[in-house]
Amino acid sequence: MLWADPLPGAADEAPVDARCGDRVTGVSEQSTPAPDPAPTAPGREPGRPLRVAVLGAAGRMGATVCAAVEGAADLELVARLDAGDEVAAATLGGADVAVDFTVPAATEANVHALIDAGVHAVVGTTGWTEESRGRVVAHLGRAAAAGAPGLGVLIAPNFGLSAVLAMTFAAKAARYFESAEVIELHHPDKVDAPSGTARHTAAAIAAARADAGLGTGPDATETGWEARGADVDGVRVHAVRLRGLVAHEEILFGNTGEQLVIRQDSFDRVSFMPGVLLAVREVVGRPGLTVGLENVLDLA
Ligand SMILES: NC(=O)C1=CN([C@@H]2O[C@H](COP(=O)(O)OP(=O)(O)OC[C@H]3O[C@@H](n4cnc5c(N)ncnc54)[C@H](OP(=O)(O)O)[C@@H]3O)[C@@H](O)[C@H]2O)C=CC1
Ligand SMILES: O=C(O)C1=N[C@H](C(=O)O)C[C@H](O)C1
Repeated sequence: MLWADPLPGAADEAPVDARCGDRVTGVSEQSTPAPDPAPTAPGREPGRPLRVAVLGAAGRMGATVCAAVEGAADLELVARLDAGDEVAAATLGGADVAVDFTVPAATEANVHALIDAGVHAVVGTTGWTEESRGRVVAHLGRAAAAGAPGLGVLIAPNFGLSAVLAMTFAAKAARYFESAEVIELHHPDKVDAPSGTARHTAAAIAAARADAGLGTGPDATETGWEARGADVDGVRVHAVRLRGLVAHEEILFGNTGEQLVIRQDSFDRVSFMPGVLLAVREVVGRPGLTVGLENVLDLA
């Protein structure tokens, strides 16, 4: 399995993310060989590029994904959709896979529309719950029963390798410490808190602690609960919003006399692109719902 696409080498003029003015680097492969094409996509002739549509294409992530797809020799960008555009076979440009980086209020409806259109989905947008994921599983089941087998939906709260590894390490460490708290730090234009990554991290910590017979960590707080962060399955999560940041997470574990800190930093949205492209190539061979890139990376 290929993690990152080969680095560009020949990309003198990197594309610009129109929304934030950042240079988009490390996502082109114009001068390098293409990775093997993904093996299966319903109706796809062998050897042709995977056709990709991007939902939220004018946004910070969507624009970066468009540049990454355009720079990948085995992928073809066939549609850029944004707010106000209908998501349907007629607007998706014959896409095999659609990538959704929109807003929590829109993402579930987008995924149902993609299933109806027979298009695989890779989703980075936050806001998913057990209930909304359950509705997607049920819809995929109905689509398969109606003769559209093999459709895949991959939802990942974070496509950055450092974040996926940090979440994996945190889940492994969780059972060995009395206390665990999560701090997520983001750019101030983010609309949701706590981050999807922090929720996923805290839920995994809580599950590992429960498996080990541990309850919530010690906490003598009697007043000022609002200063103790959000409660995600009994794990406290703190959200910082600061100009200059992109996406960062710190997971703190404590025992008497010792501390473990796991920290990851995405300094640039380019850090999410290898994971997004990997998901695009993998989802066509993964029917059903997959939650978390750790499953594709065999880290689960
Ligand atoms: N999984 C991961 O690795 C990552 C996930 N994210 C998540 O991705 C999401 C997007 O983040 P970001 O790019 O920073 O946000 P932006 O606000 O920059 O982009 C969202 C885009 O989606 C558009 N949009 C809104 N509604 C719809 C709709 N119904 N259909 C299509 N497009 C729509 C918005 O348009 P308008 O502005 O006009 O409303 C905007 O252009 C967030 O949930 C964020 O948390 C972000 C980074 C990494
Ligand atoms: O909004 C963002 O920027 C990010 N959102 C995702 C989240 O909420 O976890 C992923 C990453 O943290 C960046």
